[in-house]
Amino acid sequence: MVTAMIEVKGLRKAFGDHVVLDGIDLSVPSGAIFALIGPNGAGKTTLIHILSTLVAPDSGSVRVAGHDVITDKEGVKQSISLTGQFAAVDEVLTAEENLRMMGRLCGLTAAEARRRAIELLASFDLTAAAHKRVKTYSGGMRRRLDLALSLVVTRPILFLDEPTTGLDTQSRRALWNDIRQLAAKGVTVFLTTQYLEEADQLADAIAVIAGGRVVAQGTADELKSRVGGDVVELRDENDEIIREVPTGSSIREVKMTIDELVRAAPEGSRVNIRRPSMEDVFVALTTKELEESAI
Ligand SMILES: Nc1ncnc2c1ncn2[C@@H]1O[C@H](COP(=O)(O)OP(=O)(O)OP(=O)(O)O)[C@@H](O)[C@H]1O
Repeated sequence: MVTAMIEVKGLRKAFGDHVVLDGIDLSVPSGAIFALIGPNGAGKTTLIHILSTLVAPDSGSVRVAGHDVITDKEGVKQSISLTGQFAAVDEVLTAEENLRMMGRLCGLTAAEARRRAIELLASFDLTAAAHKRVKTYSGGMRRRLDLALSLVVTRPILFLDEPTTGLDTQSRRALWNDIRQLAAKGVTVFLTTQYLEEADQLADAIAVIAGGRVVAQGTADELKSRVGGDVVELRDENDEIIREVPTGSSIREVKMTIDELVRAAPEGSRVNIRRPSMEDVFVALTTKELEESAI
């Protein structure tokens, strides 16, 4: 039986007269990697803050690891880790000292805390800087230490709010591997991201929020199928994209689209037919929602 680790029904939250979440329904199964995407200001951070008890909902039911976020805050807090929030980095200490201190705060023995610190420093590529004070770190190094701190002990649910923002490609991929390994061990990972490729590559399920609501939810493939059809790309002789036109997947529809493009195509150009990307899905779903809410 698949149990929901996160269950949200009819969640509403407003700040003054600004309604941010307007009836959110979500269900995240145990051990899943779940990605929440949406335009800037759609309420992703607000939702993570509600799920982790930092902000109270106005109405609706929100259960995390079976605990209600209003009546059983302690139960929720015992079940979760949250990047960058509970993991307060001490600037005067070194990375290793920060990690060992967090380990001790989480109940590890001195030897366990030291061992875990060494492991995490290695997996976040901080070993060389382990004994330098954090105030001398670059932004990316701080970010990696933040993440390492949230992983000192393993809790059933890990919330990551834009975990890879500011990381270079190599560190981003290393972090994806860490996340996959945690999920394989049964940890439920709930993340927000502005990188659509990240959601596509990493998540078992994706929810798109826009206009205060979940406008689509499913696997990356399911969301791509919802947009339907294929995309015809017109490329110039240097392989740069000139136009991208969404179309159906039947031969007839693709031919009609190509016929249309042929009229305006410069000499030497060529076409490429591809499945929709997460970016196409995102634009299609969020544009429709924003247009409808403007009516
Ligand atoms: N404490 C607060 N008081 C008033 N307004 C707030 C508060 N927190 C968030 N908001 C507003 O709620 C809206 C949603 O903010 P939120 O940070 O949740 O969005 P987001 O989807 O995480 O955005 P981004 O992608 O830019 O990080 C924004 O308009 C923001 O200004």
